[in-house]
Amino acid sequence: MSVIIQSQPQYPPRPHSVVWPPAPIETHEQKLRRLAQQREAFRVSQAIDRELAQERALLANKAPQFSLLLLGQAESGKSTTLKAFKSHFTPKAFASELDHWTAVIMLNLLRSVHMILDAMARQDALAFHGSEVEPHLTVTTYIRQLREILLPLFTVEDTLHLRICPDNQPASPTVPSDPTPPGVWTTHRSVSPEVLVHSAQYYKMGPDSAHFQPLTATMKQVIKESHAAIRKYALHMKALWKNETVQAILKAQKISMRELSGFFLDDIDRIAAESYSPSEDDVLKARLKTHGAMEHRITIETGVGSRNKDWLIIDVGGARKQRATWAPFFQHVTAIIFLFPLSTFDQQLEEDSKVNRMEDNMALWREICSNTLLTKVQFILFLNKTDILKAKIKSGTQVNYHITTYKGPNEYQEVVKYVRSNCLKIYKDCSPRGRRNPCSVHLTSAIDRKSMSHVLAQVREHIMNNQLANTKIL
Ligand SMILES: Nc1nc2c(ncn2[C@@H]2O[C@H](COP(=O)(O)OP(=O)(O)OP(=O)(O)O)[C@@H](O)[C@H]2O)c(=O)[nH]1
Ligand SMILES: [Mg+2]
Repeated sequence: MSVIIQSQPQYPPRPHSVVWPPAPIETHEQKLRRLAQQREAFRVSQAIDRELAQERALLANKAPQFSLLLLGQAESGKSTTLKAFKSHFTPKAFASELDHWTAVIMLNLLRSVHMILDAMARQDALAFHGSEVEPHLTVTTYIRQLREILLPLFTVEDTLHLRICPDNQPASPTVPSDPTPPGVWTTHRSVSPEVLVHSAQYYKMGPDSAHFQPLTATMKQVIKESHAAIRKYALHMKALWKNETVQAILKAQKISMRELSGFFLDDIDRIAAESYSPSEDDVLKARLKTHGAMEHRITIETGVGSRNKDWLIIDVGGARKQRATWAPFFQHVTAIIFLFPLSTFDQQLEEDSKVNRMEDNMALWREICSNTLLTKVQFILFLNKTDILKAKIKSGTQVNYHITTYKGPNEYQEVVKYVRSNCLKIYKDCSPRGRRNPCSVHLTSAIDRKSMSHVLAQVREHIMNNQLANTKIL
């Protein structure tokens, strides 16, 4: 009589179960062998099940008590907030990460140099194509010479770029695509692409994902060679950055280098020093665009007691195409920190130059506030980049020129009040029925470690207390 394996209750129907149908005509020996194989398969299957159950129990024990999702548009400061969180709550682990940022910081610096040279090329092209250029905005022979000297840095930029983000194209083509008119520089491209990191690159994945992968020998070598090049050209980079004509041309082209992400042009001497090692402030300023979602499990080193120490922080990419990766986390997080960069009122989205970044922030905030999956989640709003907003207002940029609905005076406090009240109104009007948690608002400058320590300590207290209160209500 044939044995139908599926009918035996001790064999659960799992995809990886080994199921042998009986041979059509079976001798007695074949039957004994088959039954022996089935017993062995069953034993192996049970052992695997036991192992899986143990792993699950282990993970359940390790499951973080709190999970925090960082949301906001690209360059709003999510990854910087994560770094500030690590700097405050896991200082030892964070200190061990600093050297991993050397390559990114060097690349950020080279990108800024490249942007300046691109701006000079555009200026030169203006004159070549017959536009009237004022004498103080004319590219000088000295700037041209500096550019010739600095050309090898493009190759260093490409090498670093490919090392940090191997999936990406080189930062600049080796051969210019257009024939260059005599007297006009080649523009390698209008703006060198941003440093982008895929979630699985650079960081470890898996349960212990809070820290960086160790640097490989090749990466160490690339860092060493790039640093040697930066040392070699430091004086020329500085001369370019400090040049009066360069400054005037940048101003005329409305490029404010200091307000751009990853600005290190004022730190060339320090970065070029032989003993350079990134400081915590350097790391907070470094720009590495996030791609995808990255879970960081963090065990808080500071404070007393062993409870409430395990946190899961999820950092996501904020560009429009990245936002589809957010939703899978909505049902499982304790709290959301939404980063709203206040300085964006005069900027357009990189993804869509027709959209004002402040308007995109508001629309995104409305969308997140009204999401029913987030009814029970705590909302924390960081009105970020306060330092840049202050600087812009001080330099005379008119907020109401860009945000026509703003009718107040061009003063920092008033602008903050306007954005804050709009955000809270949206939170109130768009919240799904059943939301009880109020939204807490903080004014932040995510690169300022001192003020961030204060804010993040408050945020941690707030999340824990709220969680406790919610548990009691339930
Ligand atoms: N001056 C200033 N710079 C900030 C502030 N917050 C963030 N930055 C800088 O802005 C840049 C972008 O910040 P990120 O944290 O990388 O932005 P993000 O939201 O993670 O961006 P994506 O990964 O593209 O979604 C970095 O160079 C930061 O150092 C701030 O409050 N003030
Ligand atoms: Mg990021």
